[in-house]
Amino acid sequence: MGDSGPEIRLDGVTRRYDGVTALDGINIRIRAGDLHALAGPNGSGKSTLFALVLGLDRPTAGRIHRPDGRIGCGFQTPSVYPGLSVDENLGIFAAMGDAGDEWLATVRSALGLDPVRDRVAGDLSGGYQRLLDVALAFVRRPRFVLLDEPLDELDDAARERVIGFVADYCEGDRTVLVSTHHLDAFGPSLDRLTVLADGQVAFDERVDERDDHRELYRELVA
Ligand SMILES: Nc1ncnc2c1ncn2[C@@H]1O[C@H](COP(=O)(O)OP(=O)(O)OP(=O)(O)O)[C@@H](O)[C@H]1O
Repeated sequence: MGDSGPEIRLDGVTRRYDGVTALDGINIRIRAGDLHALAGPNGSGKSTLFALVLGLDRPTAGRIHRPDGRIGCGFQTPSVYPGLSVDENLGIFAAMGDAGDEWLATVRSALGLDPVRDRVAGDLSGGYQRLLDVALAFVRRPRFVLLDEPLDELDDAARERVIGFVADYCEGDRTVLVSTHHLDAFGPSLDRLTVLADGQVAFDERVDERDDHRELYRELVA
């Protein structure tokens, strides 16, 4: 772990729970500079894969190679410090890295959090809590970011802000793996799409804006 170049690599990764094989011999690479979507029906293994990549869980078999350095993450259920303000949340996470105040302000503004910067996080609407959770994933400017359903609870304008921000972030060598049921929303910006079905890789290829991701997905998991 932490022993490979700038990519995350899963080699033959299996995760079994009692009686359930959540992931079954997965081989995928998450390459530097890609906006990489992970899709699949409910229960196909996406969250399990995230937990393994983040080191929150261990595979039953296989290996996960992570690059050196921190991996940012946004969770399926937003996890913020509810008693602290938006700025205090951002400041605490920023202080764990060295990306600086200017970058913090860029993230806050790009994600539309300026109007609520002094509000207590626990009092925010679901959408703003989601935006804050996404901001916390980026505020240290990590090389790799994993986002689990970042568009949930967001209105159309906020969705566009998140998608635009994530797409810009991936210009250069920054990398985002996003688990989402909203392939059509991310579609034009995607570099790679991996689809899981029943814990196995059903599709794993480079894509571009010409591809109809939703149609492709429908064919795969129909
Ligand atoms: N802690 C656990 N104990 C037992 N089974 C689990 C556990 N976590 C996940 N599973 C099972 O593993 C399989 C994959 O679950 P996972 O949550 O990774 O899917 P998912 O693709 O993220 O689903 P969703 O889109 O609904 O979030 C499911 O059958 C699930 O019930």
